[in-house]
Amino acid sequence: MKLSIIGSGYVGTTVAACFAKLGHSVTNIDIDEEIVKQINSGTAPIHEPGLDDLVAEYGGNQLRATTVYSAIQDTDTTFLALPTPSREDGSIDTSIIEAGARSLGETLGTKDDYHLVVVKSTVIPGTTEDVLASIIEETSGKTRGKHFDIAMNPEFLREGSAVKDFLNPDKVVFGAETKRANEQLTEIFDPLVAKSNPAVVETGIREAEMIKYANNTFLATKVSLVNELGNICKEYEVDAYEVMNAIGLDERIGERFLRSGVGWGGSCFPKDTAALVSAARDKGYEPSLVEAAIEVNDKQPKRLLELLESHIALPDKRIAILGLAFKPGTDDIRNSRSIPIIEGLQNKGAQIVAYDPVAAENMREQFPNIEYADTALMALRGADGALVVTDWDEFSALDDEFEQMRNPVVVDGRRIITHNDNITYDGLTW
Ligand SMILES: NC(=O)C1=CN([C@@H]2O[C@H](COP(=O)(O)OP(=O)(O)OC[C@H]3O[C@@H](n4cnc5c(N)ncnc54)[C@H](O)[C@@H]3O)[C@@H](O)[C@H]2O)C=CC1
Ligand SMILES: O=C(O)[C@H]1O[C@H](OP(=O)(O)OP(=O)(O)OC[C@H]2O[C@@H](n3ccc(=O)[nH]c3=O)[C@H](O)[C@@H]2O)[C@H](O)[C@@H](O)[C@@H]1O
Repeated sequence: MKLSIIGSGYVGTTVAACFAKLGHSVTNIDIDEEIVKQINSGTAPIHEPGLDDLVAEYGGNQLRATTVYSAIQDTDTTFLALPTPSREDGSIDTSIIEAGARSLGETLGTKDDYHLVVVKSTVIPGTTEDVLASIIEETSGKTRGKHFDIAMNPEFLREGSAVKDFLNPDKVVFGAETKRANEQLTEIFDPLVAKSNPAVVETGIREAEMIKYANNTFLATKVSLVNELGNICKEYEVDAYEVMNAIGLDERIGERFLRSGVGWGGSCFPKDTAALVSAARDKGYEPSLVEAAIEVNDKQPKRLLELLESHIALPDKRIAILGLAFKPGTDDIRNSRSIPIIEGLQNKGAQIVAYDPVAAENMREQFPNIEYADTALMALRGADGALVVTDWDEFSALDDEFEQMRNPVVVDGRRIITHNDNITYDGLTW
């Protein structure tokens, strides 16, 4: 089928490249000319394992990119994969996706045949129908349910494994209000369903919107609970990882997402939990458990710094930060736990030398004045303390390198460092 995808970021590019691999003809629409150029020349605009290969294979042919919205007219379905960030008060900011819907509506106004619009972005229940569909009707002059349909298809991929996740999902969710929309979505996803056999959830638009928030909030709260349990374990000198491995054997709990540490970051858990809290309060409901999950998460970086301070006084000390990305496998630093850690160290007067295998350039834009090392060893050499913030595999292989520190104090926020008699090791979990 002929698909267009508005927004060519982490989701839009991944989904587009995977749909191209699945046999569809795909056009990415993005306002960023650099991204468009990269895709057309066969280069992925973001770091994501496997994405480079797909864009190299399909970019410029079955996968094209453009800044021109009218390219949508030559497609049957448009996915909206635009950002839905947080406002200052945590509530969802729909201005970017509203702008995208407006441009989409304007171009659909002169399209002759039926079109399906699919919201891929994460949006609070009611946004697709009450906000986006209305904008498209107004700007196109067309009637929803007749000339076009709107559907909601939340995305569950994780950064760092986005291609693999998209091509092998546990479930796909179709939130649709007409048979035609549901059938078209089914046809688009047919090659994926045939290949990886996920559960197919056919539901209403509001339910689809809420499934996404429930999914993310459940996982974020699970990690916060694990962090709280890990903190209590540490007080009692109990090995939290042994405890979690054991409780994970209970199928009702499940073995995944039980890694305690410095907390969750990224572009979605923080913003989606905040948006859900705000949306619940709008309706007069106080979501105290979700608020507590956020509070526990906010405290973990502070706990890491306190641990470091229990070993050394920070003013003027050279502190190595290992890991800047919010998780391994990505160059994304949005809401990374490394950000409050950098700020906390700066406030205490420490000198920072940071290393990350792929995210340093992104962090440099936000913190141009800290030192960036080219390797973990270079960051550690001469340092008075080290903090492990991201669980990159290469950090768990570090050993003698710590001995190059001036004062080998290592505080592990991810429980990945192998203990070594020559270093003073401490960690968030015992
Ligand atoms: N990042 C992730 O892992 C996941 C994100 N989501 C959701 O997907 C949505 C998109 O997120 P990301 O891909 O992370 O965003 P992103 O920030 O990586 O990419 C958004 C892209 O949209 C482009 N853009 C902005 N305004 C535009 C406009 N008017 N027209 C065309 N392009 C425009 C930007 O240039 C950028 O390339 C969000 O709602 C997010 O919550 C859902 C699942 C996973
Ligand atoms: O909506 C989204 O954007 C996505 O958000 C998360 O994916 P992502 O943020 O890319 O990465 P995760 O693997 O979920 O990790 C999120 C954060 O939790 C932390 N985490 C995760 C698991 C764990 O056991 N412990 C832990 O601290 C990670 O370090 C990371 O900072 C969800 O897992 C995806 O299903 C969802 O599509």
